[in-house]
Amino acid sequence: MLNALPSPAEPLRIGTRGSPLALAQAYETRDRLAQAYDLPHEAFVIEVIKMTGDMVQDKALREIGGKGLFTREIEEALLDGSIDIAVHSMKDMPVEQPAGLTLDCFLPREDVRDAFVSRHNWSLNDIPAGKVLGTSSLRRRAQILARRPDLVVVEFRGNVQTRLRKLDEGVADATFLAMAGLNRLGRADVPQKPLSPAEMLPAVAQGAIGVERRTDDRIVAGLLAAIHHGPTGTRLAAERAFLAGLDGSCHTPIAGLAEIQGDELTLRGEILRPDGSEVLADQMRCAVTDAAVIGAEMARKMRALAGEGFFTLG
Ligand SMILES: NCc1[nH]cc(CCC(=O)O)c1CC(=O)O
Repeated sequence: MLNALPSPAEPLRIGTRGSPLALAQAYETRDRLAQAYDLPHEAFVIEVIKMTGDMVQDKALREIGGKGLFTREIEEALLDGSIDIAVHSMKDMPVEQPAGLTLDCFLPREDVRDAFVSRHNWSLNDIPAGKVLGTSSLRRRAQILARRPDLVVVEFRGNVQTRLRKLDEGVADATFLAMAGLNRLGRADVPQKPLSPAEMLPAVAQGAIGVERRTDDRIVAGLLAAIHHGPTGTRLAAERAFLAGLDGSCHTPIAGLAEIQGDELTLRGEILRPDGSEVLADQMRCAVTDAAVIGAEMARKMRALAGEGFFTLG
């Protein structure tokens, strides 16, 4: 544990997964901390933590543990003191953290939208019937089937680079990628058609980076306060309360996005049948101070509207 500001002699250890996107997020966190405290890069070390989710490539994620799978090893490293902070894509984070860990530092959010990426730079509207769309996301699968039931959806695992390669190889004709991932990886070269939230509501917390720490680590808590972005935290509070209230099982496709206008927050939420045959959508407004309350409220409304069958049937 650090006893003071990090330094080259006693650097802050930043834990991350090893994918190019995860590394980009860790570097962004390091750079923001270095700038906030006027520290050299040598005052930080990036520790890459191998994860079960990265090693098992031949199964659908939900078969081997779903949400939480990418975070378990990294959180163990945090708890056993081998790293000081852990950098995460908030989209992949469970709504609750293990005892002893706190997640209350969020960097300014990137573009929240999904992009449609296809071989001939088709759009979602003009891609011909029968073409194959690759995705491993239940939400994207359900959303695309709701809108284009004439497309074929196949399982498509792997990091952003792998999925782009599979497109080139013709394993699929199209896929969805988060704009945030493309931007953080500097992949403006990829032909991409961003979809507005009205066209395709993104995943809860899409585009947001969170920094986790040990709850009792006062030094690190103080350090992180300087890079925390309040509005992102408020938006995530609404979206994650919505997810938590739905008991976000990884089998129910869920989308949610909160946006802030002045003192007001607007939350949009959506749940879908996995085959896209039914979509329930809602929108609510509240004061920014009630972000978490409105998320829970929307989840309650939607559960009542959907009935239990919605969550158990395919
Ligand atoms: N599930 C993988 C994942 N987790 C976060 C991102 C993108 C970055 C973000 O949303 O913050 C991605 C890739 C993708 O969905 O294209």
